[in-house]
Amino acid sequence: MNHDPAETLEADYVIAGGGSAGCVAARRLIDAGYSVILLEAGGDDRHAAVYVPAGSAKLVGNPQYDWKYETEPDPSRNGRIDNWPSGKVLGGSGSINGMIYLRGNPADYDRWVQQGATGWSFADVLPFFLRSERNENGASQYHSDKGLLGVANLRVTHPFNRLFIDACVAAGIPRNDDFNGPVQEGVGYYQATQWGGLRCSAARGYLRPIGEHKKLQLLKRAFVCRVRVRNNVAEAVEFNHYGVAKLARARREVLIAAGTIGSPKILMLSGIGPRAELERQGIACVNDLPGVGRNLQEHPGIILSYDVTMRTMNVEAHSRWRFALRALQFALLRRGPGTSPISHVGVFFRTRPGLPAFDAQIHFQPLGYEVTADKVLLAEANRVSLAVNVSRPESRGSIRLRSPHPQDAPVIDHSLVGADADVRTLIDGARVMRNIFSSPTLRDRVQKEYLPGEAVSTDEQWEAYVRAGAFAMYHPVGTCRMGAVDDPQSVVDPELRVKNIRQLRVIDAAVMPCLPSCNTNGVTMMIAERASAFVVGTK
Ligand SMILES: Cc1cc2nc3c(=O)[nH]c(=O)nc-3n(C[C@H](O)[C@H](O)[C@H](O)COP(=O)(O)OP(=O)(O)OC[C@H]3O[C@@H](n4cnc5c(N)ncnc54)[C@H](O)[C@@H]3O)c2cc1C
Repeated sequence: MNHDPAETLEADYVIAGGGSAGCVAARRLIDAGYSVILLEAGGDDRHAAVYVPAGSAKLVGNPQYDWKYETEPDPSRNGRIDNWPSGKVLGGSGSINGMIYLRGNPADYDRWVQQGATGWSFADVLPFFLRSERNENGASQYHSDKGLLGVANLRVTHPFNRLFIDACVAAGIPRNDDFNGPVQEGVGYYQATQWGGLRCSAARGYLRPIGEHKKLQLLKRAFVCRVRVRNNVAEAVEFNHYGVAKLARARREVLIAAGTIGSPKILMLSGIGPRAELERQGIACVNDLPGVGRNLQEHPGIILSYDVTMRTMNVEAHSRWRFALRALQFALLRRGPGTSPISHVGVFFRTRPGLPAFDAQIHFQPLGYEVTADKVLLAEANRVSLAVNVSRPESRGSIRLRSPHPQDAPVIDHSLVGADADVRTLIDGARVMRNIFSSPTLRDRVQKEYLPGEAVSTDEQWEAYVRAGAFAMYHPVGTCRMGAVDDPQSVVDPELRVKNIRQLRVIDAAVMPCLPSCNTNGVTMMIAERASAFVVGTK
């Protein structure tokens, strides 16, 4: 397509996607003295729903902030079709996410190295976690207080949190006051990507402080269609801005940061991907890379919930005067339920004795839901909930093009619990939690198990519950995976350069070879910190 020269922009670097990774890279390249064009399909992030942590309930499923990707029917879950949320707003998924801050443990990064990500051991990546982190608990061997990503302790408490922690400890799970310290296993409070009681996304932490910088051309509502590649060099990005076709030329490099679903789609639309698939869509293949869109991974989870004898946060939210009091507390002190991230207490635990390492994670919340066929509402009853999820799932899926038209959403094909091992881990993990809820510390506080309910007890019944109710924890990764250049399934090399193409990198969650055993925002921002260092040559 020919573009009107009046609609052509130019900068040293063009970044496609202004999410967690894109905002980090834009700031770091500007700090290094380069000019940057940042293209984001979503709109502005400066809304209370984004920055008031409790507002996140209004973001997921809201097309103003969420791409609302729809999956194909999942054969491993009775043909279920899901909506996968993904941030469509400056700050990306980091502007709509649950704010839990984690980074995994050395074994996660050993697995990356084993899969060809040379130079990505924990010792290699820790400095980049530290470069990003501004932890309110101060600096140490494992933490920094000088970065741009605010990381803070919870400003909300609930007595059931403490009881749940005590019950886990009584069951033999070690107490852990810092999941991002020397050991990840155990039970304790999460820290949140917040600062001053407000969400700290990459947009707020990295871009807001530099305001309208002369080196930054930030275009919102700029929908990237493809990368223009000539003679194996990425020259420019074609995008649509309020209905006008425009071009952004990169003097040095194009960086793709459209996320695990968006980045492989942009590569394929640019002719980079599995040849047969591109040709089926009538797209000329400029670089046959079979791994593009493959290796999709997600953390599968199931919910357990219990009706309890103490007032829980969902019931408080239904009371008008209590709600008003809490709103005042938030307005005056930036404390209380208004600052609540999605979960308060985490557990990293072994679902069976004899396992060499923990294999499951818990997100515990002192509030509960009413789940109907088409809605999830805050329950009227006093209820607590926990999601059990597999830490290192074996199930794999893929992203493919639906059509050659950029505006069409991609095909997301994932058997979320396709691997028997993942089903086993969910069942065993749920049984461990059920035992904890019937232990002496908690049993007097619990009225009944609401989900799945006592009727579920045999292996077959648990498996049926998993297949009917398992959901994605919103941590998709792996669709442009990094690895050795001679590995036919790798898409980018360990410096995140797209194979066989010059001046083109992918720098977001899509490059992870496999899921770390944790939530993925902090890890993605570490990757973008590292990518920026590769780009400016300081490594
Ligand atoms: C609901 C939810 C809850 C989560 N909770 C947590 C949590 O508590 N803790 C945690 O660690 N992780 C969490 N995650 C995951 C975490 O937020 C993501 O792993 C991380 O944000 C991924 O960063 P990214 O840069 O790869 O993608 P994103 O942050 O999604 O950024 C991609 C950006 O590219 C833009 N884009 C896509 N396509 C185009 C296009 N064609 N043109 C222009 N722009 C485009 C998008 O609009 C978006 O802004 C959650 C995710 C979700 C969705």
